Amino acid sequence: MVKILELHRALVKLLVVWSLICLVAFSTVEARVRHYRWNVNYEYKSPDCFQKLVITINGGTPGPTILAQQGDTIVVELKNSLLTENIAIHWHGIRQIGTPWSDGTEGVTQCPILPGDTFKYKFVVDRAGTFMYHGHYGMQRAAGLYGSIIVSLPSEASEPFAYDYDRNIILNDWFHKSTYEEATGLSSIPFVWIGEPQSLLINGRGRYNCSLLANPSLEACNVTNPECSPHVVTVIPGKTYRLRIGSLTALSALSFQIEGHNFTVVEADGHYVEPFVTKNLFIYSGETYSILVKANQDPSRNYWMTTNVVGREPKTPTGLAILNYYPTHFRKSPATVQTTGPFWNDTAPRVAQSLAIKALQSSIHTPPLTSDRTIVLLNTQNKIDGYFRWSLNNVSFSVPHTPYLIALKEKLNLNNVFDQKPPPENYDFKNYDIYSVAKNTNATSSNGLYRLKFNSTVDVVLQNANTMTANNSETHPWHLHGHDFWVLGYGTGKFDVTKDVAKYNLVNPIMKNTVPIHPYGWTALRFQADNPGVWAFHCHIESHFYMGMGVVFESGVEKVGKLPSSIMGCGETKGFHRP
Ligand SMILES: O=C1O[C@H]([C@@H](O)CO)C(O)=C1O
Repeated sequence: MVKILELHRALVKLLVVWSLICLVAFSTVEARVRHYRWNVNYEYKSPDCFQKLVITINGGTPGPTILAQQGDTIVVELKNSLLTENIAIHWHGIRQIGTPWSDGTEGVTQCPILPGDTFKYKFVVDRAGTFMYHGHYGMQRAAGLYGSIIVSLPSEASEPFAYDYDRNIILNDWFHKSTYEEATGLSSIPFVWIGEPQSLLINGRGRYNCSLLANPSLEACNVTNPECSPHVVTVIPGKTYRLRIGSLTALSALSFQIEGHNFTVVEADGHYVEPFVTKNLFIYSGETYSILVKANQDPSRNYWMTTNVVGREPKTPTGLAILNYYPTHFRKSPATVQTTGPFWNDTAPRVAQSLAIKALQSSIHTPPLTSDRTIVLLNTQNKIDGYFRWSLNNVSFSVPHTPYLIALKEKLNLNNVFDQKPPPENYDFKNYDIYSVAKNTNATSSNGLYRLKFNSTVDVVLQNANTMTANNSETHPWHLHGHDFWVLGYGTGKFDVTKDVAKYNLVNPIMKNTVPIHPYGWTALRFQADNPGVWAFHCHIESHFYMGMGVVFESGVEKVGKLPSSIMGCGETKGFHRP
């Protein structure tokens, strides 16, 4: 009896200790600091069956998904284990309010992380939604350095739509050349273009036809390699799935479709969309969408999820993944032909989708009705000293060696850091013919900066034009760091301030962080310069930014808090000691 009592007492003690452990563990969740340790490396991988060197995080590409709740603090301790290469990682769509030094933009907000170094990114995910992260140094993103960030609502809040399960899908295009070969070609005379991708990846998996190789026996290319078996999303019949889809392509605009299923678009770049039903989702590099798909088709078979290149003449096979209906075997290939997307050169449905994306009625955040300043940016392809470049108002961007954020905040000698002449706010509207190859294709290069009055409202009109090839105008996805902007309008031809401003949507514009300009078209945005820092705004096509297609905005830098010394160490910041 005594023994039983002792045992009982011991059990009660154990229970109390266990409850205390649980309480401590629970309160750590409440503290909401999500700690990640990442090791970045080069490894041989075969994402599309062709083996090449890729950049991995903890052994994978895409890297680990960051799962968090609104308001959480994310800490990523990143060890650069690349032998001879620097790194910086950008948290795409996270505004970095109060932590502009964690934006991860090499040359703008930080010095690159040296090989062997460990760098700590620390920031708050202030808004729920679907976001991404990726390399922002040279062309590293295209080497495989990317992944997803999923931020859920606070526990007490609920989404304005119903679904049973959540899955994320990240789309990418894949090139067999190394990013060094690509970058060298882009900055050489004669110019060597990167060409079209060899394959399209869905969650890091694609399929290259190895027999297309000049010498298949000399290459490590194997279509039975499990690393390149298609990604599978298993669904339970009758359930509704929220697919969070992001694109981090280096070049391609994509369409995405699910054989036999229509779906409803409900979120774009972390903002609720007035729902609309479609069978093709067009997605540009840097964008994210949530779509709702109901598993309401014949459950005795599987269905293809497909992605195709649009906007450029496709030379890349369709990217494939499998929508697997439980309990059908997940490797059972769908018997039907793959769904093909719309014609690659049919711009109309893409413009129609852009126009269809409006803020959800119940969550409209209306923009200020007027702006304090309008910057018109003419997007052109040019030459500088015979090198191919892209320019805005004839000025091609070059990344400075000393990050602006440090130079401005610490009042370094700015003349040594970036060009002091501000870039132009407009182009020669009267005389420039956007439909022809420019008469004079020469541009100049600068790393001058647009300095925006803190808290002012800024309009940016992105104006597309003909490239240096006759009858050609490309699609460019533009991404703004540190802010979301309202998308006020899209149009075809030349933006005319006297007519087009009156047509702006000031009622229910969607807020986004990435938006396309369509061929020969314009896109108008408005944002509030209310986030102290220095922020890049650029074309999200990796090679286009590398070739100068970007600008930088500064606003309220004097309000930025104490910079961590870990972001310093390059250019003029070398040996800098705070007085
Ligand atoms: O920057 C680019 O260069 C090529 C082409 O214009 C010249 O080869 C292309 O398609 C781009 O987008």
